Amino acid sequence: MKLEFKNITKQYDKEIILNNISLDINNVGSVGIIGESGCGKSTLLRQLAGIENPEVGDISINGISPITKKKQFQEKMGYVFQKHNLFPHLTIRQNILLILERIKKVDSKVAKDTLNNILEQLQLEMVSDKFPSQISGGQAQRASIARALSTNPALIFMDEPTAALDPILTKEVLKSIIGLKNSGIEFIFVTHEMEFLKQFAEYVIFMHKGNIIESGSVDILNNPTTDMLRTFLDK
Ligand SMILES: Nc1ncnc2c1ncn2[C@@H]1O[C@H](COP(=O)(O)OP(=O)(O)OP(=O)(O)O)[C@@H](O)[C@H]1O
Repeated sequence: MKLEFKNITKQYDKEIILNNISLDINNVGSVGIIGESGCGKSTLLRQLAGIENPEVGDISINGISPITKKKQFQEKMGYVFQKHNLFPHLTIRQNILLILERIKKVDSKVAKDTLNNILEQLQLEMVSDKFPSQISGGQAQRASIARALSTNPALIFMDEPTAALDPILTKEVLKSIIGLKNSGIEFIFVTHEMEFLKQFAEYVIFMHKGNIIESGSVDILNNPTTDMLRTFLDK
């Protein structure tokens, strides 16, 4: 992907959360954002994903701005967050079909074929007629990933998709995500799972108190150049 952002500043209640940060990278695969709790990772992800706008700054991902071309931008992206955001009154199948038929306006035969492929890819066939409250947290999170896939995105934004899961379900979800990456989708994601980060990211952004302290290929995890990143990794 090509990811550029310049002078992003974001405040909440007059507190500066992102402090004039910039980056310009090209031809990197998936990008992982790491740092202490509260350093601004999710806030950065929300600005990059077009969910919020920064007070100051420009952003462009693969040549499109999430600020000035929001609709066009979001149509091409997928989103997976800490807690699943499935509609509770719809089955898993209906949750995905809704996106395919109503939002993407795919005809119903194509929608059903696409749906079946996605359910198979994420091993959700067995629970497809259940409601979100009737399935496990890991299955619900996989269903959110399935829903994100239904827009056929080249890029998925992901904010700690396993934060609410136990270790076994975490493994299950991470395995599914790795499968997607192998099929060519790229990710910009926030994680606390260092092993997953090492396996999954090609590029790492390390943040501290609203600043980018260090960024580069995953090798920076083996050879940090700042004490801050070294200390963070030693924890
Ligand atoms: N909508 C909001 N309104 C006010 N303050 C917010 C809002 N969202 C985040 N913050 C504050 O911004 C700071 C950064 O939050 P953010 O969620 O980006 O951190 P994070 O690095 O993702 O943390 P974590 O790893 O714990 O998820 C925190 O102090 C948080 O309380």
